[in-house]
Amino acid sequence: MNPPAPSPLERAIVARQAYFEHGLKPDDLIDEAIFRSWTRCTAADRRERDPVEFEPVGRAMLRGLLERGQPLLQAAAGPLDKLARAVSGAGYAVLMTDGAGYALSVGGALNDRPHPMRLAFRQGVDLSEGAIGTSAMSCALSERRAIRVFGPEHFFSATRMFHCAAAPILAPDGSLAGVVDITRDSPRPDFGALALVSQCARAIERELFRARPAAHTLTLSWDDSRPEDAQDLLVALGADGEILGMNEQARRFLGERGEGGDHGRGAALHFGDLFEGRFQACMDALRQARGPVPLRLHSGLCLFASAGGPVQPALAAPPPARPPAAPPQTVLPEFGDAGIPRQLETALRALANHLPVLLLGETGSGKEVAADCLHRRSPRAAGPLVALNCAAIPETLIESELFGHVEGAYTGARRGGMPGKIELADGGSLFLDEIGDMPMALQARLLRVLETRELSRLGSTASRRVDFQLICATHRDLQQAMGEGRFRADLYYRIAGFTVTLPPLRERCGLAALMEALLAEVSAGHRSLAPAALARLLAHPWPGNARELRHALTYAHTVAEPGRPLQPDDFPALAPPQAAPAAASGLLATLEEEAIQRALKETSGKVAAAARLLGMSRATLYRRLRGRR
Ligand SMILES: Nc1ncnc2c1ncn2[C@@H]1O[C@H](COP(=O)(O)OP(=O)(O)OP(=O)(O)O)[C@@H](O)[C@H]1O
Repeated sequence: MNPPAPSPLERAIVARQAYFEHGLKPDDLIDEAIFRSWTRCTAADRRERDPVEFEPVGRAMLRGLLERGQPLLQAAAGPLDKLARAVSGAGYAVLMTDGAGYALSVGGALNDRPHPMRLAFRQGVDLSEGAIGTSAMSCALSERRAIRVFGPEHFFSATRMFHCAAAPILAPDGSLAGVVDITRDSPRPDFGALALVSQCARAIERELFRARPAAHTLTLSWDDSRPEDAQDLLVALGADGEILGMNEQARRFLGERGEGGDHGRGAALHFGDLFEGRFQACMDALRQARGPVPLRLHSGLCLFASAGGPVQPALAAPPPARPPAAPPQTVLPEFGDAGIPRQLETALRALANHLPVLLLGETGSGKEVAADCLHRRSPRAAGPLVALNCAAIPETLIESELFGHVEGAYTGARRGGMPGKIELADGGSLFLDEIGDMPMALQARLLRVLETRELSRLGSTASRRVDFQLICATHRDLQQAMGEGRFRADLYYRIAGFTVTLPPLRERCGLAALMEALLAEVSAGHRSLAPAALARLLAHPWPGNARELRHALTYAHTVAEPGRPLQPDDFPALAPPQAAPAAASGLLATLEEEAIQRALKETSGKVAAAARLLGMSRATLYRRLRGRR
């Protein structure tokens, strides 16, 4: 008798041994997509034992992500709810990311899950391959198809407890809108998991399709008795028969002919380009008929069309959807220094006059908060705020993140290509945080975009116009960087139309007001500061600035008994002023440099592994290494 076939889990374990221990390609043992992802992770200098950080983006960026993701979140609400009900009993958590891999929505069986799952399943966590390595989410993003990834198939040991299935969600224009995923920590058989996430993704796509502006939506089927069949060929038409969009199934079914419409790949398609007969005659027939009406393609195939939405009497298509307006922000937050709001008001006038704004200030001084305020009060508030932290991603990835790429641009490029941050900021604001850490080669490319307002994705010569307002920030001394040849002077003048300097907390003259305002925020207005505690806080030098202050207040509010004013003892971490130097300097800097050298040597120059040894994040180590040049 033949031995029983190995389970997917057993195959994954053998595949992992073949690749990670012997460097072999594990043919037929795992999905090719997983192997491709492993290869990309290895090429990016990642190691299976590297730590994985499930860090959510900052509040300002999260707000931007949610605002931009609003149409997707609306379309997905119903289907995700149903999916959660179907899979929670089997221990699955449910997640939806946007097209870049940031978690937008989480649900399902989460409360009783172990710690790493609760950390990973939070809004704003970056779940792309660059952040967490191989996973069903990241493979669905890069391959644009549904996929399952079992524990040992994950690249990093730290994510091997996850067993997940994910499917891409495609927008009506064929672009990647997001990914829906279910994950659990039990390796039990997962029959049906892939089918369920795929069906949920299709349902979300249908909702997205319905929400898009169109005068008519046609559902096409080969079966006249079941027009709403699972095939789901959907075509959106304008009032005069112009084809405004198709879902992925229709695009595949209609082949090359379906590549047109609003995809910008050619002239707009018309009803008559695909179907025989007159458009108005078809609409009249649909209005009069009780059921589906036959529709013949030029290829001779006959399908049945029914109205996927109301067939309206020749309505003009509504104007294209704009991103939802960000809530207007009329009052600036408290900064603890009257000079800051004054500078921000002038910066707003600069932005309104198309001048870029540069925010300077130490780490944690509130540059991102200021960028968010500027965007939300600027004339571009209705557009997106797109942020890129130039210090937090490896040099090799910044170019693609910023400019985007087309399919096949490089090994590991995403199928279908990917828009860069500049393109995503079209109509809104681009926030380049830590611009002082941008590599020189990219500074030249960025300068060109700022001068021409045109950009081409990596691997493409086609250029497109982009229209955004620019806000940059850095904690570095750009004058010094220019003097040392690390920052281009011509770029500096392009980004510093108006400069806002956020003083460190120790130099702000209304610090008590900031402390009260922040405490009111973290405690939802339920706490006050005893005078002695305020005195203790005012005496502290706050080397970590507002970030440190927020942490201290949050900690104190959490540990103190509810209701009573906070006392000095509630702030045990506040060291006496002289014990907290503002930055590593002198002997400290030398010791740190030696530790970095040693860690890099021990790990043969592997930055991620060295960062782990040093107990700092990769972003911090990259920042330190760049700072040495
Ligand atoms: N005026 C403020 N009101 C409320 N919170 C603030 C304020 N300024 C800063 N914070 C808080 O302090 C933290 C750090 O702020 P932010 O990220 O804007 O600083 P940053 O200067 O951009 O830091 P980095 O240089 O490290 O990126 C955040 O949690 C932010 O919410």
